[in-house]
Amino acid sequence: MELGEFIRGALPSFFANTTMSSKKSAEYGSQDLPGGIIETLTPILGVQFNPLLRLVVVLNTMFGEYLGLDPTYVLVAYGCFWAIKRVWDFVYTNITYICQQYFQATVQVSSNDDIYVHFMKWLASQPSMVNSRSLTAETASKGAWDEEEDMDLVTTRVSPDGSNVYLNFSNQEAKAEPRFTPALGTHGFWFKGRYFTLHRRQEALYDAGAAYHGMPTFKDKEILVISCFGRSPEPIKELLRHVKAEFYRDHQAKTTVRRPASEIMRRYGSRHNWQQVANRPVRPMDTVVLDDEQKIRVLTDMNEYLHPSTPRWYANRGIPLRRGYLFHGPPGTGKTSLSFALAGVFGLDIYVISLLDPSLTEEDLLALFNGLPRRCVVLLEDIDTAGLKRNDQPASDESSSSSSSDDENTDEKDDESKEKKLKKSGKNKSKKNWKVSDLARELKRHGDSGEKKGISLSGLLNAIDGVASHEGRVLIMTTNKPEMLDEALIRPGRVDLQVAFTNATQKQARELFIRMYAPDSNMSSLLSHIPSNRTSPTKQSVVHTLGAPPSPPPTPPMSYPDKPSRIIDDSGSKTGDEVSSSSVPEITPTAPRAAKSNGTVTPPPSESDSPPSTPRTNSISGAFDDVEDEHPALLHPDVLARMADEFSAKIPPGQFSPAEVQGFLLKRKKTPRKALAEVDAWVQHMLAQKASKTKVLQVQ
Ligand SMILES: Nc1ncnc2c1ncn2[C@@H]1O[C@H](COP(=O)(O)OP(=O)(O)OP(=O)(O)O)[C@@H](O)[C@H]1O
Repeated sequence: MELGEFIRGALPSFFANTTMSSKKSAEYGSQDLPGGIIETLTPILGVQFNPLLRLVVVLNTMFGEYLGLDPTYVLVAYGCFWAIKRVWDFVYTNITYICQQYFQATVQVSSNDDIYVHFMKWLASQPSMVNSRSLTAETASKGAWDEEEDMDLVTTRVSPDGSNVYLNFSNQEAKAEPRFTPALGTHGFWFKGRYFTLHRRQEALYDAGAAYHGMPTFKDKEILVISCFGRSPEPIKELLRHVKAEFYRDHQAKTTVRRPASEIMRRYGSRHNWQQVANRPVRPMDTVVLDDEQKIRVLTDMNEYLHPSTPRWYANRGIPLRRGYLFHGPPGTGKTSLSFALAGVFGLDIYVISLLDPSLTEEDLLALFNGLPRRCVVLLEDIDTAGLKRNDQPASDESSSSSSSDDENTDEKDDESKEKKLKKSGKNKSKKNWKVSDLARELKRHGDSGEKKGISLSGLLNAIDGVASHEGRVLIMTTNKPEMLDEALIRPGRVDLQVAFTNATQKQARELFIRMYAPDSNMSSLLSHIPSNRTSPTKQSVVHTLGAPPSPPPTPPMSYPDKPSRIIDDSGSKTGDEVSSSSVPEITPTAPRAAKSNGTVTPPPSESDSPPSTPRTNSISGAFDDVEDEHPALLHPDVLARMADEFSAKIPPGQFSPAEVQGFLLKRKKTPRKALAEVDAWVQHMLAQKASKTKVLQVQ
């Protein structure tokens, strides 16, 4: 169909007259279309004398003949539409403005604020928003502790010999859904029966204070304008309260860990100073195996400090509102674990600062401390390694704290002695014979000298309790070598309570054993089943009143999918109680077994290595078959308690850190009898290895 016919068909009545007139015009010849606008204007415009206008007239006539109508009418119609639209835009803008001024409430949210993050997450979960026609897609990243929403994301692969099935996550990124949020512009949505509009806009701001390498820097800042009809902003406030509550709903059983953001991000200040690095499940306090007295002391002290009436009490007495703790002891004894458990008990976020971070200046440290929320735990780990020194002291540790001049002096001395040695050996090179490595060393020497950053002791003390320092936080410092710390750092007022951690006692070893093998649901009853581990009622009640967080949802007991299991008593005979099977597949690494068949690894014989009682299958459940007879979930509590006693008796007190004992058990996490059988050999090897100061483990 021709274009002209199409238009005539689409608008028959409108073009009826014009078609007629154009037919007439054809009769009159192409130069003078009667009634045509151009023709009417021809004498006025003086077309005869202007070649360009004549060309326009000719083209107009040609198109008119082709379309069968006068094109100037189309232009006039377009002009009318344009004018109407302008008028409409003007009216709409003014009506909107008047509505916004007098009939709408509005709240603005800046992207610098946490509410922005809360709101965007909420919007992304709203079906009406996700189905909007104008969206921004973002890659949604998941943390290690985020629930796996869809088991379909996890595929499995059969091992080459067909004996095992392994989980495979290679496709998970490809299968993960992007997150969709409303694009820049205006959107509408409903919340609790009320209509809201959201206007999302972006501004590029010149960031004068953040010139990077002399280059001017711009930063994008977004503004969300949330509006609703009515003169009260209450519905929007309610919406924002809801959004915030939703955001923190799944945070209740989690501890958020934050670290200083990158140097570039820190320049934007406020919430950009800190970045969330993890949101992990709360560590229950009872998973930290520590002397009960010590635990209760710290818990009670912190509870008192965090009480809402405490700030007034401190203010009335002119005491700065700060509390500091020093956790000291050998590596792997639970200092960090206790810090996390404390944060979990009180529902606080943890802010971890490493003083070894080379990009961290004293100003940064102050800004970081000032950017802390009202209540939180600040964790300064391994404070002894930070090389803190007084400004008037010579550096003790070259690697971490020596001044630039010290560096140069040392380097020069080194160079001199090297030169002497070279002269002696007759291998001294002339300057002309310098190699690239010499040049690199020189450059390093000069580069190091000028730009060495770092935190001095006074810088840290300023941040901790200087005039501008943040009040209300809980500071926890951990160290392996308390004797290396400056007295000023741990004086009362900076450190109010010291907690000593030691290598594992036999009681701790027993508790670690129980914790490793008790089914999750039975854990508390099993621990109280052992008389020597039972917490006294008074202590229990203290901890209870401290408001320990709800324990995370119980995970299903470890069981064998696809077939019922039975509890096994001490003698190994099965009782009649069946343990419900779980549909969630689990994998037990079976590499040692495969290796054993090759004759390469010969693990010590143990009663657990009984042959599989059921034929192997190409299913995930098949991977469990070889541990069926001693799966910890099936052990009777009395049996487990006796095994724990036996195990702890074999651990020499004070020789191994809880981390070492835990590491040993973890490698046998589903085979308690095997752990019991192998612990003697492990202890012997570990003692010998510690005596010889070797780092390479022969037995693990
Ligand atoms: N007292 C303990 N109770 C329970 N688990 C412990 C204990 N001590 C150590 N662990 C375990 O050992 C591992 C290391 O513990 P953690 O990081 O708390 O030790 P640390 O004292 O902070 O070590 P470092 O001084 O090297 O930082 C963790 O997996 C933790 O669960």
